[in-house]
Amino acid sequence: MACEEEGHPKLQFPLDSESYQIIDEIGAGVSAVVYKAECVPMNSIVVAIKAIDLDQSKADFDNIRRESNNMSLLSHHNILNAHCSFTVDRRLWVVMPFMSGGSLQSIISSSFPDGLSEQCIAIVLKETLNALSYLHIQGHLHRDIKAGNILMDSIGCVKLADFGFSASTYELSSGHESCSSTSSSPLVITDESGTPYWMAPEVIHSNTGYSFKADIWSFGITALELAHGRPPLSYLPPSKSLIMKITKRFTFPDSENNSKKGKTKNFSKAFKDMVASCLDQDPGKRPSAEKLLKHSFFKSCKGLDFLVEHVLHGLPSVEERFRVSKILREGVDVGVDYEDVDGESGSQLVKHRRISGWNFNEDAFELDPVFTSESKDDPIGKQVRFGGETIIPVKAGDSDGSANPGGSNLNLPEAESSLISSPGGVGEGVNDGSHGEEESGIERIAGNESGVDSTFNAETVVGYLMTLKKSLDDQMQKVTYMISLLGGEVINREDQLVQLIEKLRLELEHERQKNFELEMQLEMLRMQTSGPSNTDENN
Ligand SMILES: Nc1ncnc2c1ncn2[C@@H]1O[C@H](COP(=O)(O)OP(=O)(O)OP(=O)(O)O)[C@@H](O)[C@H]1O
Repeated sequence: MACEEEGHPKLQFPLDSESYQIIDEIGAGVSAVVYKAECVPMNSIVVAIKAIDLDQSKADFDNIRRESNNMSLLSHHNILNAHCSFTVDRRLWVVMPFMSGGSLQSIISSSFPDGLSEQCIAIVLKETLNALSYLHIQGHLHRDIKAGNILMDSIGCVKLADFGFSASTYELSSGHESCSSTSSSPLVITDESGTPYWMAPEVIHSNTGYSFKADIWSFGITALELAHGRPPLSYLPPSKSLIMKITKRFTFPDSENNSKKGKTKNFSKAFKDMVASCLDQDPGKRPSAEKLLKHSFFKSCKGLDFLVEHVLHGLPSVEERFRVSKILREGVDVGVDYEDVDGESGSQLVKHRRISGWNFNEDAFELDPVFTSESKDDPIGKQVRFGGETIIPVKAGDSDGSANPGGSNLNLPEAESSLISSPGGVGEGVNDGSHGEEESGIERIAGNESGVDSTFNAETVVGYLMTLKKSLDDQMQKVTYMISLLGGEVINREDQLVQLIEKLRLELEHERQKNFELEMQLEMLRMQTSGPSNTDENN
């Protein structure tokens, strides 16, 4: 099984929308919709068309066009080249080969919610690295490496797609932006410069410019995404998380820690090491794509057949997956009310905390936020400082904070995080470290009440629990709605009781009926037995 080789003769695709027959919608991005279509004049060959709304997209149209022209000159079997592009009203249509497996993001979200196996990840990442290495050697950055931009076809070929945000380093260095990691003229980061969760810290802070190594960071995040089924911090809303990561407050709900705690998959040392090298805070220490390809993690990589068997086999079609995901998106928005969380009005459920960045936690195989500790008026900050050792354990070896210049490197267990995220600062204040390790979060609250924590307040806890209950009720409603949308039936407790009462009533009715009949029969018998004597008497 082999993917299409470089140097394949290019076909001339028509540049008018009438030549294409839309078959189905197969994806939707931030400002684009992706269709499966047929190119009628070309033997109805199946293609994918990405229709980018130029009014919604903040990307500069000339840049996109220039970039797609540049990219059409690239040729590599792991890079998805567009067949052609043209405008249709206020949309840019990018016609490209149809990759029947769709993106790795759509594959994991539909069929591998907890991530792919390490063997499959190795194959996907190796193929992606081939593309990245080629791009970098050609002097291009991709700038939007993520599972959503890695596509697979029916024979397991993996291709890196979507150069909408990528930029030629040559163009940048000769233009107004800089790519040099040492440049003094910073790259201006806008919402279209990649996707926040996958962005390297130096790109977010934008004070050192964008280099090839930022693609390597995103590659490391993509590895985590394939391993866990989602990128780190993905419970935060994408655009807001970017802002929050830089200047504002970061929220740390329990769910993230619970999921971390509950299912810890075992990953090999080689895999962890490879990802850790990509997620080094210092871009200069991250390996190049070429060097990464030589990493031991990729040594005994299996062939594409393995992907076909273990990923594509039995997978619903890309259009089917999109249909389901659309229903789910429209039906429910279960989880945090982001507006509330972010808004100054504030949610009752979470406490906000400032972060200065994040560190890769090799044990948890996750990114851990690095909380700032300088904010003196921040009660939670106080908690970190005062209770750092007991309430919030610092990663082994980091207890002096030396390995963690931005603040404490936190890996919050379930109970602790629920204390931190409670309103009114449950568990705030000084913890003198006298509580045993076996104590639960609740016990700690009780312990704090006995003198250590003067801020403990039962009313606050009740308030917190009430808010939590309300949130659970809301989620219950949304899930019920979603199930009914999908044709399922959910019977709530009240209806269940009504049904039970009705059943009992019917049973009672039935019993009464039976009793009545028996009584009637008895009466008849009585009449029969007493009948003759009566007759005799009458006679
Ligand atoms: N060439 C293609 N062949 C098959 N499916 C595709 C193709 N291009 C995109 N898709 C499908 O469409 C979905 C959306 O693609 P798109 O590039 O808009 O998404 P995205 O990269 O996740 O979003 P964005 O780039 O806007 O953040 C993909 O997840 C993929 O499943």
